[in-house]
Amino acid sequence: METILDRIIEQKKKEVQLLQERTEIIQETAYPKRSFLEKLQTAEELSIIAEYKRASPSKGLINNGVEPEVQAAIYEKSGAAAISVLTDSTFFKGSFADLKAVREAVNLPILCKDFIISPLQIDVAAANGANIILLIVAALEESSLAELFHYAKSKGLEVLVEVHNKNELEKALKSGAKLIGVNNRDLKTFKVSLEVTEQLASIVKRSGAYLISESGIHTEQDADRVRNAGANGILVGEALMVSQDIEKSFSNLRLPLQEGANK
Ligand SMILES: O=C(O)c1ccccc1NCC(=O)[C@H](O)[C@H](O)COP(=O)(O)O
Repeated sequence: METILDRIIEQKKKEVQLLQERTEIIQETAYPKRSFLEKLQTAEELSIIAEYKRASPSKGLINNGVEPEVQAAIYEKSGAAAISVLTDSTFFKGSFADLKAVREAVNLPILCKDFIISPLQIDVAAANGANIILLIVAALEESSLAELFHYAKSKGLEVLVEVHNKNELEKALKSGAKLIGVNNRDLKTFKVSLEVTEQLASIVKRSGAYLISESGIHTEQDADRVRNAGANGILVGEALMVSQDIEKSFSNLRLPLQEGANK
């Protein structure tokens, strides 16, 4: 059965083909480096990667009424450690213009949240101000994962490698990833379960990589649960995009890290 990820990757192949025909649109801009990994090393609390997310396949329209630079500035003021911007347009209504607007509005590391299958997309992410890119193990052959990982690093970017299960996690660690995102959302059923983070956390921690728990985190109890499993950070989209009081939402999620979580 075709999954949403299969559909997204089919669309990305078309976009990459167009990019190959129009590489002149990629304008190299020298944005200074902002390191999320360095922040994690000295963090005393659960690091929040706050996401700008207009819409999604699982929820449809979430919030298309707030400008990216405005939302990002509130995230920064409220204590975000980094900001994630969904740049896919077909399924998430995002864009690289959103990424650039956020990069220029705040001083935090910026994650380009897209479905990367080609080095050209990494060039576009860097040219629009990304500091971190996402590589999704479920979307890539092992050889492509390694190639894209090294290409991103050679451009001075950090890489969040996303996994959904133990098999994917083993591939991620083999690639040399130091930043692992465990996605709690099943991309076949859209069911979200924080148990996914709990099941994989000990393997991530033993490897010495930092653990980011992604998706389905709404409340202090959710943050507490993944923090107790060993997460160094959380990636939160919908809960912040629909929040009526973003500062309050942050204060609920900003929990002290467990002793030794980033050693
Ligand atoms: O969010 C979706 O519906 C989705 C569907 C298919 C592939 C990826 C998807 N989301 C991307 C993400 O990983 C989330 O935006 C991110 O982890 C934040 O999740 P949430 O806090 O649940 O909005």
